[in-house]
Amino acid sequence: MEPPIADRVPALEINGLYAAYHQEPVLEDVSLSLPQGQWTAIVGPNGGGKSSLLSVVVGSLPPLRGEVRIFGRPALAQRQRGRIAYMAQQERMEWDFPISVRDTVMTGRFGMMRRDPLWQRLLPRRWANPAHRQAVEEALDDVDMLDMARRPIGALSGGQKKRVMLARALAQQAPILLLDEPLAGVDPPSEALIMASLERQRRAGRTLIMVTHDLPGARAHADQVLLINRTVIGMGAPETMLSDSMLARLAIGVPPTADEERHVAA
Ligand SMILES: Nc1ncnc2c1ncn2[C@@H]1O[C@H](COP(=O)(O)OP(=O)(O)OP(=O)(O)O)[C@@H](O)[C@H]1O
Repeated sequence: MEPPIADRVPALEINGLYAAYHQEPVLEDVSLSLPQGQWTAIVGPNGGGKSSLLSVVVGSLPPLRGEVRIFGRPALAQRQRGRIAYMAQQERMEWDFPISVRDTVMTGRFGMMRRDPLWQRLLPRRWANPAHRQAVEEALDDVDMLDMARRPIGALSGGQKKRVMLARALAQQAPILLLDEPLAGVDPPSEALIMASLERQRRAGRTLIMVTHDLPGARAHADQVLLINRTVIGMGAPETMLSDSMLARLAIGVPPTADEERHVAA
């Protein structure tokens, strides 16, 4: 049995985080706290470290210093419990790999399959734990991709690939969804399907943490915006964080002083 999560514990908490690639700093003294059940948009310039921040949270970029807690507990244990699902940027994927849409989404369940008893893992697929198959079918349905489930992933359009990658994250049924630019390069019909799906996730009580360059979308959907340019420039309501003065601060990478912050909030 999973221990219950207290309502007030932040979904994600980061304290004094530093990270680098080959001694080149990418994140410096990042501290933040994101509440449960809310939609946070992460906004920042190209190369500002947004994807790297998500990489630290999912464990693919080890921090130099600092602490990451998920629902109040160390990140590693929470990742192993499947508390975080991740949709990576499209450019990081290998699209020529010969795999169907359905099997791609099934890979989202592999972490959970490892937790099945050994005898269940050895069963032929049609007798294996039906929860995995059901989660995959529901996720495909959620992004309207059931009809294309047997197609090879490489044969899809950019927008359809994004929907499959979202379905793979949804199939994990994790309480936190990390999404790296889920709308980049997406056609309007796929964008509408993705946003409708994300709204359903929020209504279901999931925590959404989404890197985006789409400022109108962040204003319309996010509960709060986190501004990142190597460090945290600001965090708060979309109308405050996406004001001209905060965006100017974001561009130069310098957080406002306490006085300026009071002025922006007023
Ligand atoms: N695997 C890597 N190895 C070396 N340097 C990297 C690696 N990944 C990212 N970087 C560098 O780290 C910096 C931050 O990159 P990151 O992708 O985190 O920024 P970002 O804010 O997500 O940018 P974008 O909006 O362009 O996606 C950039 O200078 C980038 O070149």
